Amino acid sequence: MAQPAAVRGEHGTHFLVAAYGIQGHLNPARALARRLATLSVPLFGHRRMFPSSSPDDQEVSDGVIHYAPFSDGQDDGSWPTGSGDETARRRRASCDSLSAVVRRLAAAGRPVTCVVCTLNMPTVVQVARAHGLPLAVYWIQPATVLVAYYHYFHGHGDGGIAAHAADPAYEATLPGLRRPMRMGRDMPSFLADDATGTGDDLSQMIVRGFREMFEQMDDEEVIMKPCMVLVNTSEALEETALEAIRPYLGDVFAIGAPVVPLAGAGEDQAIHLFAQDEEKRYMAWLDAQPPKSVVYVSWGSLLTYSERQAEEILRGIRRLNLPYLWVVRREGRSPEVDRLLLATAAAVPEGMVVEWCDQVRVLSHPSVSCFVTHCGWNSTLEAVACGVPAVAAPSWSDQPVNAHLLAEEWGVAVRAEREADGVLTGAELARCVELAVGSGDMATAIAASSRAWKERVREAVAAGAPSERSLRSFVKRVQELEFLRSN
Ligand SMILES: O=c1ccn([C@@H]2O[C@H](COP(=O)(O)OP(=O)(O)O[C@H]3O[C@H](CO)[C@@H](O)[C@H](O)[C@H]3O)[C@@H](O)[C@H]2O)c(=O)[nH]1
Repeated sequence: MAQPAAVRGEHGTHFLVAAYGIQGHLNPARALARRLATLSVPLFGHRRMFPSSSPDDQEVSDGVIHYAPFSDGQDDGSWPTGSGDETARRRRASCDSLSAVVRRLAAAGRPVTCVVCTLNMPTVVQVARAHGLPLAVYWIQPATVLVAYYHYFHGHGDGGIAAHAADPAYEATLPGLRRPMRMGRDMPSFLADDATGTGDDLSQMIVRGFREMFEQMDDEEVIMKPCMVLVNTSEALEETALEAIRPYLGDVFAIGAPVVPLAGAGEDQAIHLFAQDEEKRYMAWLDAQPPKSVVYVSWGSLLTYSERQAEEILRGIRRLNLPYLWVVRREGRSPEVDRLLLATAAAVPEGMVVEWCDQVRVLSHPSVSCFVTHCGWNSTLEAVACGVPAVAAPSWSDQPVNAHLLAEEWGVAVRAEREADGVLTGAELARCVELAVGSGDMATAIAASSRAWKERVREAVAAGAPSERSLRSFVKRVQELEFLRSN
């Protein structure tokens, strides 16, 4: 399959893509930067990507992407949930450091002409403004989530969904949602957290970040109009939501499909922030399993497993009696979970636990039958692009929406219900895997939908397909803005 070519700016257009340094943000940002230009992530992420560039924190180039790190004032990577003074200090440090990157690139003969930033990076917005540069927000979650946040903060409809966000049974109907979505089950978890004031520090910090981002997007003094929004989705996947948000936001470019990394596409798309288990070991193990037999379990780069949750997953796996590959990161793993896994290696030997793997390669392997996922948006896109039926077990943030898309919109997953304390029980896990890939009618329907969506997503990544055209339109739009500014 022909791969989309790079669409870097011509005539001196140079994009600086700034992203938060965690895996779920880095993957889509890096895939975009491959096609555009320089990637700037906070130092803690840069150091994990390029340990050998420390301690000097040098800029790095891999021949395709130029990596120019900046300090966001929190170089240990801890979440910035501190006090007002602390936030102000971090912001100043972050603005100064990123401004220095912009000046350095100019001095090196590569002046930045447009800044792109992922979610909740208000200081990047300020830097773009200070340098008189146009800015595009790179929305790395689905368009449906963009619709939900936009109308939450702008008060759509009867009293606004904000008025109902505290009611888990409320069915939200918004422009672009093809069917009502239940507030407690299908909408971003931060809306209810915000409305009820029950969110923890991290959740509150993230909601504040979203609110500020939408305020910045509304404010001509902060972001030059038109405000451009790139969405990591494709028209094929979310046409209705994209259509419905355009009247509110203006220039919305659905560029997602080309940035879904596809194994075997001949491009090294992934940089892993976690030490991978020896790839040969788990790939050889997968090679030895029967076709479409392995249950792959992964909850992304942020969630950790409590001891009870780990026990329940093992209980479910035992009940299924299928080979399994389970990612349990070393970071954040408690000694109790460690002990449990050691004991399991003996008790349930037909599986493998890894600390981290190349997920796209795993999902592309013919022995994998089912993906038990937390529904991070990258994992969601990867499941669909690889045609692997899923068990959708969302936890927080955008994940309930992504689960709704997987199960109800695209019909490629079974939605798992967690208990009130957030635990996915073994019985529920096993029930859902059986429904998703067993011998019943539902599994047959899910298999057919998975094949069909895989085809659609692959068509969307082909050279000249709508997503690539959309990325080219974005570049053209930036060039028009440059032309207008310079004349
Ligand atoms: O062993 C592993 C496990 C994961 N991954 C990759 O890590 C990424 C994980 O991203 P995602 O699935 O989006 O999950 P999170 O890391 O949890 O991402 C955060 O960021 C996403 C983008 O904003 C949100 O959709 C999620 O809810 C949020 O938790 C994916 O590309 C996976 O392929 C691996 O390569 N190997």
